[in-house]
Amino acid sequence: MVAIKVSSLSKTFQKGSKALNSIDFEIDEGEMVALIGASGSGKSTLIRHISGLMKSDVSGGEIEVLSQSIQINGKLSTGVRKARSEIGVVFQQFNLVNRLSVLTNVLIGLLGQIPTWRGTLGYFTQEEKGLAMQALGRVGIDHLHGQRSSTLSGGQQQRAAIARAITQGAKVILADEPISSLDPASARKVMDTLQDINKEDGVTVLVTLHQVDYALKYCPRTIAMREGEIVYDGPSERLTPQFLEQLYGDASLELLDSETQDDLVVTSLPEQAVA
Ligand SMILES: Nc1ncnc2c1ncn2[C@@H]1O[C@H](COP(=O)(O)OP(=O)(O)OP(=O)(O)O)[C@@H](O)[C@H]1O
Repeated sequence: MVAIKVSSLSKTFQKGSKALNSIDFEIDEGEMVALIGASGSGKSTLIRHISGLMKSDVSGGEIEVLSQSIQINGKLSTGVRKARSEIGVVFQQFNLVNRLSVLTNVLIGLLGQIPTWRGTLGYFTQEEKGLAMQALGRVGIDHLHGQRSSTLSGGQQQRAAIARAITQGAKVILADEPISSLDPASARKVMDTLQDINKEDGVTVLVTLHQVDYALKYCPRTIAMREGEIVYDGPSERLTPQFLEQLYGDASLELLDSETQDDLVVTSLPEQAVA
């Protein structure tokens, strides 16, 4: 079954800049796909459209998630609330309500499924709390359940956001630059967690990444964007530094980690220049 279907999606912001230009792709259930591109290429805009947080141009195409319509030609579909209940979104930051405990933040994943009065009063059953604790255990931070969210490190906050998506029962996770402000060790933990949920539970993951090395390590498929268009959609392993240079020119350096950049500079210098 197709998990995410994007057809002829276009978005023009007010000053006339086209952030998305007739984007088409499909992602099957159970895939883990990287979305890469230099800054400003349209990755976040695309994620916001798929999650129904932003509307496309009028006659700007169509998006379906798990065969449920999210939006058509700039109008959110009537079933978008139900469709959203199956989509977990993890942002780069501002994922959690700082003044609430980690456990309560994770329980927020249930808000779409319980009566409004219970959500408003913050009344959750023991069974629901058990589910949330299990999810926190899954991402390795159950010992932090009672802490205020503001006290967590960046990587722990991302893992709490993933636990919220697990508790929500999300079948699709959209993660928008979940590791871009993290040190390498924390970034690996977050990516390991996403990979675990993808492999063990079959959850479809679309993750935007700034650097291609994480795409190579974790995602069999990469969609690469440039100036609002898809310039590559295929196996991540084909994204060698040389191929990235063909796709992006000088901007490709932004997508490579510093070690790979150094290698490239050395190998591309004339012999006599490498004294
Ligand atoms: N709310 C907005 N109003 C006007 N222009 C916007 C808005 N949001 C994004 N844009 C523009 O749309 C284009 C795509 O932006 P977007 O944030 O999607 O890129 P990105 O690939 O996610 O970049 P980054 O990696 O830096 O987050 C950019 O030119 C940006 O300036």
